[in-house]
Amino acid sequence: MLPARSVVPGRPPPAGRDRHPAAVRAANAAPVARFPTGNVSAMADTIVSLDAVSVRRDGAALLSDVRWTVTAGQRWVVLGPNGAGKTTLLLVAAGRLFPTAGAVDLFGSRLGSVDMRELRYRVGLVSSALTETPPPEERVLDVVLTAAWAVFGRGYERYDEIDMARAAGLLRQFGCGALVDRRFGTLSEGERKRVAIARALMTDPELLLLDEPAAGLDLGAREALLRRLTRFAADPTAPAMVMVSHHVEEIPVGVTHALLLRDGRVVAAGPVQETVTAGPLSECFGIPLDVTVNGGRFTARLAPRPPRPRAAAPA
Ligand SMILES: Nc1ncnc2c1ncn2[C@@H]1O[C@H](COP(=O)(O)OP(=O)(O)OP(=O)(O)O)[C@@H](O)[C@H]1O
Repeated sequence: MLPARSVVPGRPPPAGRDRHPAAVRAANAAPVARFPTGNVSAMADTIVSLDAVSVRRDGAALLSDVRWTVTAGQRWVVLGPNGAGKTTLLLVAAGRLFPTAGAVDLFGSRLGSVDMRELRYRVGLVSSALTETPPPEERVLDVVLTAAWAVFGRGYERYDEIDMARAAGLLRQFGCGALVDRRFGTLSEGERKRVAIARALMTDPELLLLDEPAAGLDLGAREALLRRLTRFAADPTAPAMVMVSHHVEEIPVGVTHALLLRDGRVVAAGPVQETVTAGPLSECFGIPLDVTVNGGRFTARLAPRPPRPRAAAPA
């Protein structure tokens, strides 16, 4: 259903695209900087829940018996080596991939029993696994703005001043305020990642999923991104967040929980300070690791070998 206020008479939206009420809710909110997620009393609500979820493809087990719940206000990091199933897990949580076995509840609705197009608008997903990417010639402001209609490329959709303000505000929040008129294709990798996050937030999602947001960034760009994500994590009105990473160094301060995956199975899950520790992390990556925490940031390195026992002196 199209809200009347977003329709330009005689100019229908692109075929098959409706503007979701989430976008209207965003548009009606105070212009940006904060991310209203509705009733504060709903903060304990379950956002996404996986019960005994398995995913098999071509005989391979991508996920096996995963049990995991994300509630409003939580900020999760999903860690694991290459091929552990992190992206698969994120796509399941986004309602874009159906499990082979088990049950997934997203915003209280069981996957498979509801129209997923409705629920997907309530999830902001940034992943290179998505095939659609912004056209290189698209203006940065429009890359964010067009998320309100779930399209790439400005067409006949109508946008209100408040939509523009929200898009510009999100770009400012992620340090891209000076880039609004640039062509997307001219941005650096770090700038693109931050613009992609701003776009994912345009529809005021209740769940933000970031797949390796810091991958490929140089040290400065990584730290700039982590600073933004730290602020985001500290905002009590921001949506629940799940980010995937290979590196504990990429965990922003403010992440509350961690899930460690290996070979599609959960090695450990729980509060980040209890989970990102030497034991579970070593099991997850299959090597002995030492973990240190400094100012809320994590570092992992290969544990030094224990000293060899001395040979007994000859009698
Ligand atoms: N259709 C398929 N058939 C067989 N195996 C598959 C198929 N699709 C994916 N896989 C395998 O599933 C595993 C999990 O993939 P996934 O992309 O979820 O891992 P990941 O943890 O995100 O990896 P990375 O960190 O390298 O991005 C990988 O080993 C991948 O090769």
